[in-house]
Amino acid sequence: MRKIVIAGNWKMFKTQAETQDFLRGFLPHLDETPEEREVLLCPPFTDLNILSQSLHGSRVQLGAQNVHWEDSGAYTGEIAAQMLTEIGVRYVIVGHSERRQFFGETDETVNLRLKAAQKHGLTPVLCVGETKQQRDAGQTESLITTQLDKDLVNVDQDNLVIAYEPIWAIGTGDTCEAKEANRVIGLIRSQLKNTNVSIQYGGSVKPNNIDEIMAQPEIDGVLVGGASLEPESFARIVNYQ
Ligand SMILES: O=C(CO)COP(=O)(O)O
Repeated sequence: MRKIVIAGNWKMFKTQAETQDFLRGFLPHLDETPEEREVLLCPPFTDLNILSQSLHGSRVQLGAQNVHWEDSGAYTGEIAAQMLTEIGVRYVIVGHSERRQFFGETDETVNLRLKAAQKHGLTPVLCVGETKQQRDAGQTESLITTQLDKDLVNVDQDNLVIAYEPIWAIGTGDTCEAKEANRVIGLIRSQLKNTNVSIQYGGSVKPNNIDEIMAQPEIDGVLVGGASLEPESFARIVNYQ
């Protein structure tokens, strides 16, 4: 059985005080959430500790937005896996397009980060997806195949989540049609050794499109940016029909 994972990627949003406000509005809605759905929050590093304490005993899992491949060292601005696991982090986003685009992340460093996360028992959420230009040039399939080939070298597919995030759909309100997301996710699945990997869709997921997205047979969850910042809208997404 493939696990359903509904994740919020808070990116560079929310102070600790704002995080506590969010929880007050969000947590009561989880009473309605079916048991089998994994609910995951991936906040900035500075919110992880407070979330870890506040979520103790709740069903919400914690994820980070990055992890370095070394266990420790002179890597200013980076974070080590053990620093995350020590405070109860279970997942980590790796290879988000914003990291690839703005911070020089390559398929090679993505691969190193994936392996380091797994070595320490974290479940990586690997993000893949094409730009608008690549889509218009008919390169979606080849780009994704290349990303998967390079990123997944020696990566354990039994402890992995993948997120298909078409870059043109991120933060634009321009959601990929649910059927098209389903098609590309099917294609990703066909290239995996373990076809039971949970594969999410990400890119302008909102309360008004979540039901259609989650009705697609290949889609096992969502990675939500903007709409995960507001308790009511993320609750509606987590409690999709
Ligand atoms: O990048 C995303 C999640 O990782 C998607 O962001 P939006 O939901 O804001 O489009």
